[in-house]
Amino acid sequence: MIEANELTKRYGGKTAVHDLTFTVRPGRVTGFLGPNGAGKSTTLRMILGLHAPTSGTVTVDGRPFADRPRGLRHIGSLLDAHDVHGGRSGRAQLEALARSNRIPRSRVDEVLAEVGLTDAARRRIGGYSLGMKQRLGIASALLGDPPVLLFDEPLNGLDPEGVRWVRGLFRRLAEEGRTVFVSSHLMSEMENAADDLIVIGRGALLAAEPLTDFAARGTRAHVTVRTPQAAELIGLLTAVDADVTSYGERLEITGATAPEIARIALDHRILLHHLATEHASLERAFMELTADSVEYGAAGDLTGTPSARDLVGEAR
Ligand SMILES: Nc1ncnc2c1ncn2[C@@H]1O[C@H](COP(=O)(O)OP(=O)(O)OP(=O)(O)O)[C@@H](O)[C@H]1O
Repeated sequence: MIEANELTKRYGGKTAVHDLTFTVRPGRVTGFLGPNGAGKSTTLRMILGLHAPTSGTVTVDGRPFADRPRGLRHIGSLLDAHDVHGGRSGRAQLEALARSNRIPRSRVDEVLAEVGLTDAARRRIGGYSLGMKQRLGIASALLGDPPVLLFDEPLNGLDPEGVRWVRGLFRRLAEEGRTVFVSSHLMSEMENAADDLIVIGRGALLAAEPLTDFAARGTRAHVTVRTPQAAELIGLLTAVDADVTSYGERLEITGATAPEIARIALDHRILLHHLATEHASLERAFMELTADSVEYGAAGDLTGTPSARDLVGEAR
């Protein structure tokens, strides 16, 4: 379990993380989402005790991580896959980590096999692809068989097979009862991987909830209809207080369900070519929530929500 309480980090005049309070639970994969520069890496570094909070606290299983001896047995982490000695072999890198954390050497072979690097283990890391470096970083995180795992953008550089493998690994680690906290700036990466989401923008918390609840935010369902008798149907629908947006023969309707619309059309002998309920995507919900928090977005390419704007406003 990871518990952050009013966690804040300032670098000079810049507030990177502002008053974050959240809990990351064991037995679940928790996605840590936010646009570039939102403060994800800074938060992960504070969890690991690499950066001291300006104020607030963060604990891992009830204690600040920096207080724990032999850290790798308590938290495994992948922060930056490039942050390794390129002249060493993958095996030498893992063996050095195992030695300094008093982890049996036999564990090195186990994690190399787990991440599919057995055959490349004796090659220099400098010659590894980004995907192989990510796998090595994941092997380092698994080395101490820890109950808590942090991964910063672990899918970067992985091919589709690698992405599928990592998702399966996260699922298995969570099913084993571990706490799995995974950052990403892409909702699409979390969509089929996370149980819970923590979303931040410009350092401030925007959402902390199960993925299913987050998805429901985007579920401003509307019904799409295609009909050659659009004007007639619009009249009937507005008479029952539905809202209709017209795009010629295509209508987008809120305030009436698809069965209700079908009944009205049938009763008035209106021909429908298409009738479907549409849900906004998770990606859309994420973009709307974080629109005002994007540091380098093109002006006017996203729409903001008042709630996001209010929250972010506090962080400035
Ligand atoms: N050591 C530092 N000194 C000054 N500013 C920093 C430092 N580290 C991070 N920042 C700033 O803090 C903000 C948050 O950065 P952080 O790297 O935590 O975001 P992030 O969500 O991980 O972004 P990304 O997805 O781009 O890695 C950014 O505006 C960044 O420029």
